[in-house]
Amino acid sequence: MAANQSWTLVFARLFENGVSTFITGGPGVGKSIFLRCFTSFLRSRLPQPGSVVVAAPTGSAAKTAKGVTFHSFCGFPKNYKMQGDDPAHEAAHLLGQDRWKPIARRLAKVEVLLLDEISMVAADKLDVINKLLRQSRRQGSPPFLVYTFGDFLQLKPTIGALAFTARCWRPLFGDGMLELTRVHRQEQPDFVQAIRDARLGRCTEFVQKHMDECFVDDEAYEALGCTVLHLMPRHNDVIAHNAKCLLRLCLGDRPQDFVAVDSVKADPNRDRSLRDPDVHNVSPFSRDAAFLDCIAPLRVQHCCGARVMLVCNNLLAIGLFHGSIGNVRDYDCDGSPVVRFENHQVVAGTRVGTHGVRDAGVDWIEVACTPVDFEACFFSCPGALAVRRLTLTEAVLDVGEAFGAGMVLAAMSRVPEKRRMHVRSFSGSRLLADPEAVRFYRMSIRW
Ligand SMILES: Nc1ncnc2c1ncn2[C@@H]1O[C@H](COP(=O)(O)OP(=O)(O)OP(=O)(O)O)[C@@H](O)[C@H]1O
Repeated sequence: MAANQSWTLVFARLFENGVSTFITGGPGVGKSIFLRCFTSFLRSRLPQPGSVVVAAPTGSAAKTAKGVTFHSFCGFPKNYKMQGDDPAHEAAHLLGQDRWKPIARRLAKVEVLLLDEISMVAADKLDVINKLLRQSRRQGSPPFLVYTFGDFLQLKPTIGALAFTARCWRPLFGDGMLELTRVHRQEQPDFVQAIRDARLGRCTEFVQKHMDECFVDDEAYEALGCTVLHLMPRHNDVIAHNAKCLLRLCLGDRPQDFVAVDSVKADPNRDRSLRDPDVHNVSPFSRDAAFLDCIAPLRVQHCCGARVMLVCNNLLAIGLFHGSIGNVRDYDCDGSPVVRFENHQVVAGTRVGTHGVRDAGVDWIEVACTPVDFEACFFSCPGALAVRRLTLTEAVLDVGEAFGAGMVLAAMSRVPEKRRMHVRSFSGSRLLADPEAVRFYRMSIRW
């Protein structure tokens, strides 16, 4: 696409318009590719360091977009919640703190912010980001531009309202919206139509026919059960099936338990104007209480051959992040599992011996991890969150219990070919679209 002249013209027009724009479209229309190519174009026009920033709501989305999380870019601490309901006050309060001084300098340089996965950014956060950018600007600086990318009919933020309800949405974007309509991930016309209908929460004859054609009975499922990645909505079902697959992989022996050893360290984002905490004096009770809402499990089981998903961001320096999927190849003599990550773009400067790297090839890397850096992952995370933005070669859909808007759509749109999609369960009544998002698109695009 970068070599395609017509795209360069689209980018030039979009940029020269000088209007903040929302770039949208259903699954597989090329939003991520557009974002990547548009970023290169913008960086060629605005070469000053820090002037073009790509941000996303999650680590995996940020990695896919080759950007940073908006939390780290804006300096939001972990589990950040707004103190009041006025975003201007909130931004002024944050920027008034000592620790925000370097962050404000970084924000002041931004001429263009590209924000990916906007459907997962809560409206109040978008309002604060907008005010932080505005209030950090030096007098006389040209106004900044924001390009948001995403599809409000896919997954929503876990907490908070959809971003188009933000106070800043209309002032920023007005009618600035670009809809990509040609689906590239799938080519089969009936599959494309089924995804289009599913996006609107309609269980049409295309959707039902597609699901019926891809349905796998018990006999066919035997061969897929523990080999093909499953997409399913409920965490308990994910855990139960992972346990079943592990047991099978261990030939019926109980897989080994690995228990997390928790430790305490000072928050790198703490307020530096306060006295440094004494990390050696934190009681085990306070430490355990702090871990109560931690999503990483205390005890994990795995064995050689197990497919695992990283649940930490300790390995960002070598390009691995929360959500990276690999296979346990072996165990070191000290019990550290060596995990191989395929289709991995090796980060420049990666050296064998640093960050636990054991070996690497053109598109793979083997890393000795700590035993609890990951969890077994024969199945995806609930709500298909872990596979957002990915194209999967093959998947089993077990979505009969889907409960949220966009869940079935997120699962059924990942696989390019019908024959690679295997439906274990599906219920038309669970095919949900967010009514507010449907209304938003109806009014914006006049479908
Ligand atoms: N202009 C294009 N020409 C050919 N193939 C494309 C084009 N744009 C995207 N693709 C291919 O289509 C697939 C989906 O693209 P992409 O991930 O960018 O879509 P998306 O809109 O971000 O999807 P989703 O919302 O589901 O994450 C990828 O395999 C990509 O290589």
